[in-house]
Amino acid sequence: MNLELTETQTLIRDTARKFARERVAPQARKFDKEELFSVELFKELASLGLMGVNIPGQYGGAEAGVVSYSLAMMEMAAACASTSVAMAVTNMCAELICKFGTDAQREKFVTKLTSGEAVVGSFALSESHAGSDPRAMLTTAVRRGDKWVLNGSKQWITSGAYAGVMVVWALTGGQGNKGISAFIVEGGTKGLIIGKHEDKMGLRGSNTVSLTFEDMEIPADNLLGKEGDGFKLAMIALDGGRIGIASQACGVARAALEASIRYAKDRKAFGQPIAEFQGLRFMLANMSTELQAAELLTLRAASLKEEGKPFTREASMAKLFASEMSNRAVDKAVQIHGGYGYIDEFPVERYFRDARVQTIYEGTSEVQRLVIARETFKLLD
Ligand SMILES: CC(C)(COP(=O)(O)OP(=O)(O)OC[C@H]1O[C@@H](n2cnc3c(N)ncnc32)[C@H](O)[C@@H]1OP(=O)(O)O)[C@@H](O)C(=O)NCCC(=O)NCCSC(=O)C1=CCCCC1
Repeated sequence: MNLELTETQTLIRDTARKFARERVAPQARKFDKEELFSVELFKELASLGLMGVNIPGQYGGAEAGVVSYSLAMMEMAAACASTSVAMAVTNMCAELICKFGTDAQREKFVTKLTSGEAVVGSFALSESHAGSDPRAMLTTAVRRGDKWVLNGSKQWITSGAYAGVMVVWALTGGQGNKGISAFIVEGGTKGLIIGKHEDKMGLRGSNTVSLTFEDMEIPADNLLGKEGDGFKLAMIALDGGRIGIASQACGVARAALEASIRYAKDRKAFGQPIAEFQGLRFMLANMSTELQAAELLTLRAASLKEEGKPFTREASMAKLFASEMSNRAVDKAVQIHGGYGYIDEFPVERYFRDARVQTIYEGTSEVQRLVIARETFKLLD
């Protein structure tokens, strides 16, 4: 892995950083407080190439690779984790359709995602009783003439109320991984019912809803990949998605560290800035060291993916370590801020709530350990 950034990677990181600091960060508190989703902001992100960082230019992407994507995610998450998760899912859906779609699907749907026409993308895999174990899903898709007819419900769907393009998984061949297929569904399709908006602990600027499909008809051409390949497609998408969430975790942890340093230099106790106390300096030293370890794991997984090498294990390692590190970092940030860390006057209270889901979504820490163990054992087979 090359530790020096290329010109393209530097450009994408700096573009994302500028936009995140100037346009996103000033609104992050409002997004959180008012549970606001800004359609306009996502269109602006698309205009900068950030909704398809690793997508070929032919389909409206920035064609800048996975490392650039990870760096852009870190910048966006440091400003607003809610914005970064919608950006992550859009990039994830665009990549999945780009990799497994037909030319016509790429032309139609990937371009909609990268251009902002779709506003954002959604990844509809989980169901109320099928989170860690997606094979247990119950949603069905039945072929009728030149249509697929979907029935069932999905839960915890990020950006579900706003997505112009979604990837939805359903059973086409009975229970189990070989019976699952993936479909492209457009927002506003008849029979698609947007359900309950979840009142979440964190990421409150991110829209999370349930989706119900009631005899929802989609064109037969909207099958993504081959019938029965859906489970594998989901696992492949999640391998890449986990690099996005690891990057998000690094971004939030960096924001928590920087806020803590600023506060510690300013706040005085016992006649001196609290930054002078060794107990506090040790906390900051640990946060800084762990953050760098997580960034390196994340960029290594991104770099392997970019080089077309196996990266399943490394993506899970990055997601596991970065999300747990991020939770330790935001916890320490609240501690360093004392009483001010527990109220919304300082942003660490929001970081604390936003980080919590990172060890849960896109595969819990326990699922990451299963994947890491499985892939590590394979190395010795
Ligand atoms: C790892 C896992 C816990 C267990 O897998 P099982 O044991 O059921 O599957 P197993 O027996 O290991 O395998 C089946 C087939 O599948 C292939 N394959 C597996 N991984 C991969 C892979 N990485 N690449 C390619 N193929 C893969 C495997 O080879 C096998 O194929 P075969 O039948 O032999 O032909 C898996 O279920 C998982 O991961 N859950 C977490 C879901 C989870 O993470 N949601 C998250 C929902 S989305 C979400 O949370 C979001 C949040 C924010 C926004 C976006 C979405």
